[in-house]
Amino acid sequence: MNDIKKLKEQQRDKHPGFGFYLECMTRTLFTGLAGLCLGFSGFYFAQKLVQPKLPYPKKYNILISSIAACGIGYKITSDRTKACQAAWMAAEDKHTAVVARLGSNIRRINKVKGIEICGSYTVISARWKHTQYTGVKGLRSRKSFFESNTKPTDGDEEGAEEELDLENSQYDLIANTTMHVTRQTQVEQSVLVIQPYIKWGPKKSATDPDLQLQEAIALVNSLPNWSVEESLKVPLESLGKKALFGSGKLQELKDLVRKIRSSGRKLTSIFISKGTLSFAQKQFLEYEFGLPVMDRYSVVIQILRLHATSAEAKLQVAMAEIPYIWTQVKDASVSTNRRQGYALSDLQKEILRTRESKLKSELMRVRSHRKLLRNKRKQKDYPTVAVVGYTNAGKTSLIKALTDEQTIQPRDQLFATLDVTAHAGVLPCNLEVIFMDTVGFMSDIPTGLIECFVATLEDAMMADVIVHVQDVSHPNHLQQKLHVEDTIKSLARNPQMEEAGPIDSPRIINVGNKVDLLTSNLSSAQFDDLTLVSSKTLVGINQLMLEIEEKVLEVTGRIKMRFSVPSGGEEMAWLYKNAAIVDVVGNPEKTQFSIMSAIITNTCSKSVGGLEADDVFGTLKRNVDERSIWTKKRKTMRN
Ligand SMILES: Nc1nc2c(ncn2[C@@H]2O[C@H](COP(=O)(O)OP(=O)(O)OP(=O)(O)O)[C@@H](O)[C@H]2O)c(=O)[nH]1
Ligand SMILES: [Mg+2]
Repeated sequence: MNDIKKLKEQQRDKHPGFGFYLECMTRTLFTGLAGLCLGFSGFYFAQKLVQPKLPYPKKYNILISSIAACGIGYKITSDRTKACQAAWMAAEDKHTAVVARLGSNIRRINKVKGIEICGSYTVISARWKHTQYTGVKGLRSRKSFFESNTKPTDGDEEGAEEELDLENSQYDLIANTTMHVTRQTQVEQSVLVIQPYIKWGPKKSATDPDLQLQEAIALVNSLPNWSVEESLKVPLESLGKKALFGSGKLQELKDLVRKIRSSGRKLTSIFISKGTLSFAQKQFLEYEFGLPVMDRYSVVIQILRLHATSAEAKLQVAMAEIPYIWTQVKDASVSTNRRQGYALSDLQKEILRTRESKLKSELMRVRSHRKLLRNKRKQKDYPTVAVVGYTNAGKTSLIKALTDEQTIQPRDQLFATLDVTAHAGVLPCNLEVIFMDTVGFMSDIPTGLIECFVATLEDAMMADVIVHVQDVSHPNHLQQKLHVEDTIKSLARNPQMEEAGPIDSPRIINVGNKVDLLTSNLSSAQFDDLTLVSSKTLVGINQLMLEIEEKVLEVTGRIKMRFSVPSGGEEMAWLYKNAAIVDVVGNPEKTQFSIMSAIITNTCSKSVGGLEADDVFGTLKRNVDERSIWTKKRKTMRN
């Protein structure tokens, strides 16, 4: 057993699919054996039942059952073995042996999804057929600043170091067919956006349907070459109906589609802005409209694919796709109508399983790599400040304002940032801190999607201080705020986040961004619990800096102290090395001495206080001019 484990470990890098192949073959062996036993007993008892009608005597029953059972066992084992081998080869990414077997599926899917349904559909399907996205090939190994001895460099990315290749055309075919997504963003899409909403009852959303529709339109507009041809909201009594819409509403929508087309406008797909549509809903609606139907999950995946540039982000997006595909496949397998060809063959399922296990182990590796970096960072004792918030709230812009880092380029797009990136900053007391930019949250996105970002979000959740940025100029500001708070809470409950500890208010600073866009008649009293800033005009940034400083010192147990030390002496050198120096002035009473104000950790301060006086500390103790705990600055210092 141990030897097999060792062998898997040895082969993991060279042959990523090997471990999976062994598991697959074990399953095959047991399935074959089960087929043999069931086949034998089935045939045996079947013969017993119809014995009088059989043309041969009873003594041949065992022989015939054995032959039939062997045949069944052989067929199952050989089919599954081939599937395991093909899946392994697919995982190796260089083999194409599976293509021949997949061919029939490819043809079947394209036939059903394209030619049989309608003209414009065919064009899209044909393009999908040729889609191949580039995956993560060419990932460069980057040395993080946390590993180097130098001080933090700006905007360095904390990425996995291993070369990883996610290219797999067989997988692409499955994903593109199930999710209607493609890497070929040059393909133009004219979309009809439909925002369903519940009119009344407990399931009614707290967000105004007009705002929901606006967000859906913004999602489509986040994609290059995608445009909204027409948009509308549709009131419903429930979102769970198989057809989603009632017959009257459906007819209205079909008429609208027909009208758009007959007026010569192009329509290539329909986006129904609901978290996920069930397979049955999608299948039914695609048939009725004769157009591909997408839900929020698949549109968001499309955006994430486009915006994922680092290897980690690509890995996480790749992982986020899998649960969606499985749900659709599961739905499809219980559906009585397989007309549209979502049901996957055994081989395709194996490909999916192989990819899933490969991604899981890669993400595990990313997590342990990040843990290593975190520990190194802890050793260096840089306090960390994570900036979280709803997508497009201005997280990246705020970090730019706080760090004055000119290379940061905020973009007016949803999910522009997908990586947790670290940026060096300096607090007013000269203490160096690390600001972490994070992926934004959005409502009505299945939690499964966000959970795939746990590997990197973990870093943010473990930060010393969490800055929650809110776009106060947004009409849906309150709901966005609540959504982010709920997401943070649910992330904190995730067993993978155990290390992060409670994410409670003492660690959180609530910031209201984009005040420059507030109309003057809006009373700022409604934002009483927020520190108001504009990352664009820099209003309020100094005040926020002071608040961050106060919180960082409080949470990390640092204090500000003043020392009178010999100018140029070893005590001065020690302080420079071990503390953040706020300022140094000459001591007016002792000409050879300087007064140094420094931020030091609580443990260090105890040493300085004489509890563990060694040579340096002893000298320092004698020279302590004044020991003052950092006095809290007033919140009223808003500018
Ligand atoms: N007027 C104004 N615009 C702002 C302010 N802060 C950010 N923006 C704009 O808002 C848009 C989004 O800003 P980002 O900083 O990219 O937002 P984000 O939260 O990082 O967005 P994601 O990474 O996509 O989740 C950009 O066009 C910014 O220029 C502000 O204080 N005032
Ligand atoms: Mg951003």
